[in-house]
Amino acid sequence: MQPTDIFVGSIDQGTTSTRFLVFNRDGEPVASHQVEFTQIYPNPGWHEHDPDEIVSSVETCIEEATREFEAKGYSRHSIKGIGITNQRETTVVWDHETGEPLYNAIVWTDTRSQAIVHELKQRRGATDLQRLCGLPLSTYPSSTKLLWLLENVSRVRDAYQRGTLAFGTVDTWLVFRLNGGVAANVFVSDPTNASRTMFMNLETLQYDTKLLDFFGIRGKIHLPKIVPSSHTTAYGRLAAGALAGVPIMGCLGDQSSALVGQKGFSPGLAKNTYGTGCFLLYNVGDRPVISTHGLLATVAYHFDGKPVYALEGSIAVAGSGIKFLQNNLDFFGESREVNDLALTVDDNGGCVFVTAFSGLFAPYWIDDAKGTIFGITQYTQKGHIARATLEATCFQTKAILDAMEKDSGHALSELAVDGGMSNSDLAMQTQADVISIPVYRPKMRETTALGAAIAAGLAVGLWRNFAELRDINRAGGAVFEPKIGRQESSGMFARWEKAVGMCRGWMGDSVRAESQSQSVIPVIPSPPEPVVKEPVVLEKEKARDTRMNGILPIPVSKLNVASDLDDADEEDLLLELRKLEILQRLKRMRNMYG
Ligand SMILES: Nc1ncnc2c1ncn2[C@@H]1O[C@H](COP(=O)(O)OP(=O)(O)O)[C@@H](O)[C@H]1O
Ligand SMILES: O=P(O)(O)OC[C@H](O)CO
Repeated sequence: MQPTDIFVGSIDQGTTSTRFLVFNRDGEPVASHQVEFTQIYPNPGWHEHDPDEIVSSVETCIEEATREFEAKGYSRHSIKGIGITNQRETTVVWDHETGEPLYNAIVWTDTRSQAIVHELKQRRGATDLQRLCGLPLSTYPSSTKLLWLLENVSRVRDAYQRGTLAFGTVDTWLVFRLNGGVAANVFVSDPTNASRTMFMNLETLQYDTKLLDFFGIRGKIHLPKIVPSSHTTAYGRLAAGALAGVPIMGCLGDQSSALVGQKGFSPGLAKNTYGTGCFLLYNVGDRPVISTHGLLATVAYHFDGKPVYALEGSIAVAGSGIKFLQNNLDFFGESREVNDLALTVDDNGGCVFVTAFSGLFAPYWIDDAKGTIFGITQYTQKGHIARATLEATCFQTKAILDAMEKDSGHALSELAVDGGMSNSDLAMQTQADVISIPVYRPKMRETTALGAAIAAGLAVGLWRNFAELRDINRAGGAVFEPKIGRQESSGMFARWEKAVGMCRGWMGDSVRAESQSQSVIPVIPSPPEPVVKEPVVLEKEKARDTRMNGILPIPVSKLNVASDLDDADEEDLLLELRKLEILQRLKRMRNMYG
């Protein structure tokens, strides 16, 4: 078979939708399918996905895209490898023996671990973490989400105590399930995903005992083996469906994948992806750079036995701001209409929208901010708010570029972009105006999917080296040149920075109060739990747990209730628990205030 007769598939499992694309050797998608899946928001600041729906969305996309591929006259047998790229940090827990998910996936945007983060920040060693793993403590990485699960979900804690708790990011979950689950038990992750957990050492690309100990999770938990991003055997093969038997050979977190898809292979190259969130990755070469200006250090990719690193600026809200206008405020029916709505007015009319739905990420890291619109008057129209929403991502990108210049000593001369929101010409023109450098948008914008296809294609031999990728997606892109002067753009940015400053501390008191009322109990070392028969989960709590969003006032393992309870017993026990909680609180206050 000639390389030109070989195709690779790419699973792109994003925050709001899943896609499967089949690429040819020229890097062109010849067939694709995309489905949106359910976003679950059980409480303010909470964001979940159903792990089974994630898998079924992937299976549907593979079936449909393969059907389209064959309808175009190709054979499914010419698809020789598959790459996976995925939303990062999103945390899935399942039972290692049964393969059953133990809770909904907690999505990267979710801020429920705020009080845990607040408490962890007070601990000895908290300031050393970033040097080891590249990330600061926040609600964003998987680590604090896992601690929340251990603290609050009885099934997770039980599995932990039985030694059957499996933890993974979405790549691990998909690889496990697509290989057939427990029957094959393929349990791996790649360094670009593992670097988002806070458990992996950036230099060794393996789990670091100092990090695991800090979070108190060493020992009893099953963590996936970390293997290179491009590999012929480690990721197994699809167990069922239209492409059963095809090996999975590439795996990259979606932002790393977009950097690869944009061919950002040399130090100094960068890309900015405007999806649900927005993520600027800047290739820094074969040594990690630990930021001192609010950026993250992460793994860009790990091919050929050696890792390449990136500085990252992460923005929590980009396209999700547009979805908010669409779904929550009913401004329009489809995301693409934001462009026209924003064009109904000449400017933002004095509005600045700090879209801090998940607090503010890079470079500010304000976890106690909430979304705030400044400057509203009777003059304000929907168009002004639409513009302010697009501008919010552009301003944060400017703040990130400034930080990146300080960290790297190098200023970008052009910004390569992709992702759903980059389809808005107005957003990209605004971006060029705000950062005063040209913005380059490639013709084919499925660069995230292309990156994973490249990872698989390098392993399967579709491409032998980066040089062979040079001409892919080079022609037909659009360039947005800055149209306003630097003085005007500096004025706009200054107003944004003022608004950010005014958001600080909005949630401060309630986070501190919650942190005081919630005990973050380190799982290890913990006092040995007395073993008393099977712990009984109270019916009310069980019901909440089945809905997968129940919070137990105290970890259920602390109950150690050994017998069935009637209603009166249950009421008594709950009363006792409440008393215990109040006592714990009083004790903590006494410790704090003497
Ligand atoms: N034409 C468009 N103009 C502006 N925003 C868009 C457009 N098309 C999609 N989006 C936004 O892009 C986001 C989806 O982008 P995508 O790259 O698919 O993200 P993800 O991988 O996070 O699911 C959505 O939040 C949507 O609001
Ligand atoms: O879904 P996206 O494309 O916004 O990407 C999500 C990121 O991986 C979160 O870190």
